[in-house]
Amino acid sequence: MRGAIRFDNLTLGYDRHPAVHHLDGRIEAGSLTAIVGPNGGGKSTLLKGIVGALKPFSGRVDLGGLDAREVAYLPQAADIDRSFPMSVYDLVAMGLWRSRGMFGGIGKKDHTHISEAMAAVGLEGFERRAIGTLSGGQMQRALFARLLLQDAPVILLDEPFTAIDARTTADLLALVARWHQESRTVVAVLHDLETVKKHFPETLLLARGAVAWGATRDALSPEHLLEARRMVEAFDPHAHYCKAAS
Ligand SMILES: Nc1ncnc2c1ncn2[C@@H]1O[C@H](COP(=O)(O)OP(=O)(O)OP(=O)(O)O)[C@@H](O)[C@H]1O
Repeated sequence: MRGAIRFDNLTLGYDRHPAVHHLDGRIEAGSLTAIVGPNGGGKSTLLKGIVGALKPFSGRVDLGGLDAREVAYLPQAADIDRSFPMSVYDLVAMGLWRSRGMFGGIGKKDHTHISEAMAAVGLEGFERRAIGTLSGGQMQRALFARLLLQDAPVILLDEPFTAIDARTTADLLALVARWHQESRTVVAVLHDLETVKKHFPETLLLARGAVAWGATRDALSPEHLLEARRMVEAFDPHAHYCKAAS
């Protein structure tokens, strides 16, 4: 089904050191899934594998025929260069890139859509501001406006609410809920388990491998959380490529 993501024996990593190990499973189309787990557990790595920014050491990610460009991806705030001289309007307008092409003109209808997206995230009046002058929360709002315009069937968010205040988090969670109602597949890396329990029906608990995956209340049982911590602590980051049997 359009929007499903399947992992077949997927191993991802860097410089021959695996960060995600032999992952099998499927994120259902239209589902709302949190990825949680200890630091270094491979959560960001998995998102990079889904968007194709990292090629698997082995196994594969199956997007069911979906083009990687149809996957919208919000990296961690730390990975976004805000020193680039660009207005908030232009940042948001980049969301049209997939439908308009790199040098496609922006028509009257597009201007309306851009204004609507900025209004949806509460950024009216910020159009001409340079992105470097935005607060962390305002920048995250602008990036969500860009995601709105991307209109993608699959949306991946890497720690979207880290260092974001309660009001902004609530506003952005409302957009996540809207995407879910629109039957898009939404996957978010999160650390706040209360947010996960309240807003995300499915959870993948990842500690290099899947510790648990399914209904959130089951996946986040105390036993599973303890097991996740143990798995990461026991891992030798200097081990040779994949000691585990394939
Ligand atoms: N560019 C890189 N080069 C080498 N190793 C990397 C790189 N990026 C991540 N790693 C390593 O891969 C492992 C998994 O990192 P990853 O960022 O996926 O974890 P995470 O679960 O997202 O962690 P956190 O919760 O701290 O953000 C870590 O051991 C990390 O040091």
